[in-house]
Amino acid sequence: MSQTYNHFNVTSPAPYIAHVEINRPEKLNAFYQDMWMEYAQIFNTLSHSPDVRSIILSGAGPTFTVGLDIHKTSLAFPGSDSARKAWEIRRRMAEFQECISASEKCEKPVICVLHGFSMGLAIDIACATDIRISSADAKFAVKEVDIGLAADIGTLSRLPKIVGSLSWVKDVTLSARIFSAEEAHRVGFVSAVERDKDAAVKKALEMASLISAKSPVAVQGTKAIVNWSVDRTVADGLAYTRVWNAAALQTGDVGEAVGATLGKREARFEKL
Ligand SMILES: CC/C=C\C=C\CC(=O)SCCNC(=O)CCNC(=O)[C@H](O)C(C)(C)COP(=O)(O)OP(=O)(O)OC[C@H]1O[C@@H](n2cnc3c(N)ncnc32)[C@H](O)[C@@H]1OP(=O)(O)O
Repeated sequence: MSQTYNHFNVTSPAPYIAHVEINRPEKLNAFYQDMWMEYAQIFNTLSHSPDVRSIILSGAGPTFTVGLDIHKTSLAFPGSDSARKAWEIRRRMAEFQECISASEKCEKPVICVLHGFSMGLAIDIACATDIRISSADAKFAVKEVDIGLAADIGTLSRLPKIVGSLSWVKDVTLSARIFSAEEAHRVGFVSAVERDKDAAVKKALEMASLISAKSPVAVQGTKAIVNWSVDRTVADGLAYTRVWNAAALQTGDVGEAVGATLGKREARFEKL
């Protein structure tokens, strides 16, 4: 896991855990195109690494990310007529959405630590992770309307499913108002609030350790089934789960997990 990236630090703080840190603190980790391309590359690589069972995502410095780099991102697109311009914009937006979706598509659970400012694209990114933990000082804003955009890289599609309240989602997306960690916790956007960034990273590490100690067949299957089921009916979800388990239940991990529980010992699972 010693690969070098231009705008990210990727380390392994403990066995089977990867820590991805957005590393552009002098610009409050603002994202431009090279960064979202690199972001996707990292999650695609970690997705298939047998040495990784859970992933932590955070930002270098005090801020998670202030979102889109509003200095370096141009919204002028090439094309000799409106149709060609529109085609190009659609293609680039698809690529951008695909890059940020890489953490959702990643086979391993991703725990996002939100600290300092999380604005605009930060919320898109956080929504495409599996578990969100925040520091008490965190400030959130779905900032797009403030820069004239409804352009969406995931928040408008995922946030309603995460928090379940359309009224609250419209409140924060239409106003772009800043909301606190306490509010984010109350509505269910984050599942825990810790004293500060260090405590939030520590909590994420504890969670990642818990997950990494479990059967990777069970953990990766659980993420895949929950993500598949969230957009479908219960009947479809049940059907998918039994087909998935027709393969997964044949794993030796079940015997190892049950044996470890009965023998009051730590389970050991093969790499996946
Ligand atoms: C195609 C569309 C797809 C996706 C769209 C996504 C939309 C979004 O992400 S909307 C959100 C965009 N972000 C912002 O609007 C935040 C703007 N920043 C601020 O309001 C402030 O920086 C602050 C967050 C309130 C923090 O203020 P402060 O603590 O005083 O720090 P600064 O001195 O302002 O910033 C330090 C340093 O960072 C640079 N910077 C901050 N934000 C951005 C940014 N969004 N893009 C690029 N650079 C940013 C700022 O310029 C400073 O750099 P210097 O070199 O020191 O000037």
